[in-house]
Amino acid sequence: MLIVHASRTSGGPIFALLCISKPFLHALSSRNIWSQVCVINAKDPRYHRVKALESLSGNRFKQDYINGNLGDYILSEYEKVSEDLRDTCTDHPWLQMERRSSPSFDVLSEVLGDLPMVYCAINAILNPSKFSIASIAVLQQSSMTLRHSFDSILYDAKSFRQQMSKLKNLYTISSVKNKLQDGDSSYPQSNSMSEAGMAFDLKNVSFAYPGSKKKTNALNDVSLSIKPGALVVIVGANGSGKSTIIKLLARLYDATSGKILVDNTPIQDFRGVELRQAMATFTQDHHLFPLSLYENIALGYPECSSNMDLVLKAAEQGGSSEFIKKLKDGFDTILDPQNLTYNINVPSDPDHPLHKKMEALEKNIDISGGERQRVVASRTFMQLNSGKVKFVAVDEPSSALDPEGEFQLFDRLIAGRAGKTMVFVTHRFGHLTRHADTIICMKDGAIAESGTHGELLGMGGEYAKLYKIQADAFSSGGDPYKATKDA
Ligand SMILES: Nc1ncnc2c1ncn2[C@@H]1O[C@H](COP(=O)(O)OP(=O)(O)OP(=O)(O)O)[C@@H](O)[C@H]1O
Repeated sequence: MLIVHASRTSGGPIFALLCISKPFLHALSSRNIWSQVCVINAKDPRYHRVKALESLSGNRFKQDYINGNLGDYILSEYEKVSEDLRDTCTDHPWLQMERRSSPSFDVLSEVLGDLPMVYCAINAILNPSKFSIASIAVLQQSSMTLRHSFDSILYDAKSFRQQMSKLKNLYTISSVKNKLQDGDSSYPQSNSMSEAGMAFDLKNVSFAYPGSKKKTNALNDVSLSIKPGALVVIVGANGSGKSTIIKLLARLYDATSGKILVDNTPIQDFRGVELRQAMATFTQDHHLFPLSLYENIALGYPECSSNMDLVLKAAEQGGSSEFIKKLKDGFDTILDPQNLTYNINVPSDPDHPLHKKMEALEKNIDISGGERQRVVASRTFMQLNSGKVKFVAVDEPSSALDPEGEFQLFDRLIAGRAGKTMVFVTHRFGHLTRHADTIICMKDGAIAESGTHGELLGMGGEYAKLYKIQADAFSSGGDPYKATKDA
């Protein structure tokens, strides 16, 4: 309630000054509160989850998601959490603050709301004789009503915009189409040989990456046959085409020319979802999702994500269980949580309580590269434990593992070999190459040699050359730094 004592001469101008300065003071003070710190939903795990799933959905045709058929799971989880959040705004705090506290918007809103009062004040100055105290109450009432209507229109417009942006996200994400044509045969086929593992035949396969500006193909006229249940190791120099073979076997791409058969049927004839359910790929490119470590492992087999025993077993097999248990939040630990904070005008003093609050909110837990690889390995074991996998492709996943970790990983993978065809890509010649049924040695996008370890050594070609370089490094006479040391 505004109480005015107006004399005929001085009351008008004072009243006018009060009316005109009020909206500006109000706008300035509300702006100031907002300018201090803006931390929105940072503690709400649903906020983190919706943001994480939103970012994952956008990537659902990348290798990680395609391999484990994770796309549908991620999309359905995203829809669930979006529904749960309803109209809670999940935009970046910066956006929220911009929308909320545009000073010109605030001033406009206040001025429009007080317009009748300003009109009344001007009238009081120009025509003091016609100015009636009773009309103030009427005008004040109408000014408040006008301001409320104006505020509610703004609120509705803002909320409509938020809803539209959510709907847009949802529809854009679900309508992204897979570029690879899907077949209509189911996998495994009733008469297939898949009991022992997946069989592959590559016939004169050449491949160039889409949009690649290279003059040469990544693969040139490659023909090879992989029997069900075989242990195959692919070796070769950098860029020789090892990973490209794995990508074609997993149907991340289609060959540019030539044919790829799975169990004697063209790979394109199978339904992608069913085929990929039977394939586990474990590469150095795999990364962790911005979800809890538990969920990161469970995603190897989304249908059983609530089966804690299965997840703990996979963590043991992948070698991640020990370090995860030592973390403060254990399996609930989220790496890179989306704790979004935004501030302006926070005093520069690092001891200021607002600074400390921001730092605490932004603090993330991190794990080492080897530990990350162990979590990804655990996810692979979770998938292997589903009992549906018939083909395992392992592409140099152990670069950050210590020697013991690497040995255990390969040992456990090979221990679960029954009923699966396994293809390993490696630069290290160890017990893997010694025990392989077939070693394929790649050079410049083509198969240079293939055979067993003994056969290839006997040939004295590319494989023997690569093997000798590594073997010499361990024998006393072959110390590559010997010459330098002796000098
Ligand atoms: N996404 C891509 N786009 C274009 N060219 C690519 C792509 N990935 C690989 N290549 C090219 O294809 C060729 C074969 O690459 P590939 O990754 O299969 O080699 P690799 O033998 O696995 O190498 P490394 O031992 O370094 O992992 C290389 O010349 C590489 O530069």
